[in-house]
Amino acid sequence: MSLPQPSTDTGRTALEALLEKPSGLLAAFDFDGTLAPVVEDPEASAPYPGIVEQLTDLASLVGNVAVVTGRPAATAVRLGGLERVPGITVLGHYGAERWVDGRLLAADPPPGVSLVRQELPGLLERTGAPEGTWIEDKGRSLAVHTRRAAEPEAALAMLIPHLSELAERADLQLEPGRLVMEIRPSGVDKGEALTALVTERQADTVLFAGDDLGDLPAFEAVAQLRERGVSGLSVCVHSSEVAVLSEVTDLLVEGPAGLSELLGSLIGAIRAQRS
Ligand SMILES: O=P(O)(O)OC[C@H]1O[C@H](O[C@H]2O[C@H](CO)[C@@H](O)[C@H](O)[C@H]2O)[C@H](O)[C@@H](O)[C@@H]1O
Repeated sequence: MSLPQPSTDTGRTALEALLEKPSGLLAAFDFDGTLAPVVEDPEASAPYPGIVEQLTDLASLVGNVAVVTGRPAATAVRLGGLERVPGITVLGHYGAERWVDGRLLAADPPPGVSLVRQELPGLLERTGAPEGTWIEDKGRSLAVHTRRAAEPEAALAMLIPHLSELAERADLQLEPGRLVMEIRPSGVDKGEALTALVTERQADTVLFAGDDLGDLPAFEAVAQLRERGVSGLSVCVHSSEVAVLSEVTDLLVEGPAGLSELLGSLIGAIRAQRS
């Protein structure tokens, strides 16, 4: 299988750099929509068939493999069976949590999260949120999902001003996603989380793949890291739900299936380079 070529010079440079020195690569992936196809029920989310085995192969060939997700780290590990990937680092809640080797490091959530937990059900009732709208309590944050509503985009648009007002009162921030709006603590995002990990692991090349608006800071971090001499390859895992990412990334693949194809050819190319 031939290796897809990035559409940018910077992406092509990064691909050459990672093939030349795989041990210097930190490869990081978003979870939902990237490693796992989007489904109606977040608890039913599962990795694309074979992709965790590919992460395992990759982990034996490159410096570092990581997952950077808006999910609690332990949830991503459980749903993804990520403990099967030797040495993987899972950064949860946009970087507020870190899971390595079965150990979870997480700070306590700020008090505003309890206020949101108390007020959110009443808010949905008062504002007439359509049937199918529901709350995912992630412990450190709460997310309002509308994928199951008859008109999911309209339901979300109607709720945004009300959620925004509550987030402000609770001293928290809104995080938009695919038919979801999360109220979460500020102070960290996937870009800062990725930059810190690249720095800590002294990676000289970084690959980040993501599908959603919450991944934008990580794509921006890849661009900024280039200015510090770290080659970067950003991969848009495309869906019809999020259009903007293809404009700021080096390589586009179609959904988790496309990412799996890319990983297969990347693993093949690294192995071929070694032999
Ligand atoms: O950072 P991620 O790993 O991409 O997590 C982002 C959000 O993913 C989940 O919601 C999304 O996936 C669900 C399951 O496929 C889908 O039903 C939902 O519509 C999507 O928005 C998760 O439930 C959220 O908490 C995460 O923030």
